[in-house]
Amino acid sequence: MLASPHVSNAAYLTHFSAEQSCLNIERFSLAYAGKIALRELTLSVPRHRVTAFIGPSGCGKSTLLRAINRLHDLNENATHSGRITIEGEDIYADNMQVSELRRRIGMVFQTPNPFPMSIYENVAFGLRLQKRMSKRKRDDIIEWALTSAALWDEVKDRLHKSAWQLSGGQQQRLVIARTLAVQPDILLLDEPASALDPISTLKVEELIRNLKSQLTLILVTHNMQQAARVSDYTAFLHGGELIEYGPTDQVFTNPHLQRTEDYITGRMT
Ligand SMILES: Nc1ncnc2c1ncn2[C@@H]1O[C@H](COP(=O)(O)OP(=O)(O)OP(=O)(O)O)[C@@H](O)[C@H]1O
Repeated sequence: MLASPHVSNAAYLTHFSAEQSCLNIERFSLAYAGKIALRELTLSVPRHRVTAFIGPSGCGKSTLLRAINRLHDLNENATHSGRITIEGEDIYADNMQVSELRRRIGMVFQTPNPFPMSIYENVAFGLRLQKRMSKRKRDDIIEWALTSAALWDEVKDRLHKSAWQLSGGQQQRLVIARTLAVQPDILLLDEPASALDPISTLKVEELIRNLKSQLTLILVTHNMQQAARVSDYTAFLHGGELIEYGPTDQVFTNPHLQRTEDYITGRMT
């Protein structure tokens, strides 16, 4: 059953209580070389749900996803204000370790990017960075991660073969397994299926729906049908602002605002 959201003062901006949400974005703004890309975004992301960020090209979806993972840290031109918290902890606080943050918040990109090593070593990669672990335990986690990513049956007999021998769709599921192995709380997916064929896309979508029992997912997609198929909540961004945020069914079938309807129905690109 979906969490029943509180409705904020604006009926078209769903708000979740602290107990329901694991990630809170509070009046967050980001500019590149002084040019605003995100403006005063306030948004709470519910735990164990799939939340889709949709909106026209350049509206700031990827910028927001990258901000949640602190991927702008090395970009001197990117400046921000406001707060993003995970389970109440400010992700930009001085005492936040970025490597630990990225373990807790995993990210998967548009193009599958397995490392040039075996299937096994790809999934073991993050585990090897952690404290000493027996081979038995590591093997168990690798099997669990590959099973969770719906890939185990396809690769269990060739774990020590190069990851680059896998198809694009399998590579993307491998990257998801690699991310899951370090047991993140949140998984950020930036157009994870846009480089895949239709069958691989459906597998990744099914995987996303299944994974929410284990963690919280945020999906950036240009594909309206995909957002409608896999997400529980949808946030519509435009011009760096959050325009409408609510249960996916409602945003897609009965949006509050004309701008949302125009985008959903393809009248705005
Ligand atoms: N590294 C960067 N340096 C300068 N400007 C950037 C940078 N990255 C993005 N921008 C600008 O910030 C704005 C938001 O871009 P962003 O990539 O977040 O949008 P998006 O909604 O993800 O777009 P798309 O759907 O096309 O991927 C755009 O105007 C873009 O040109």
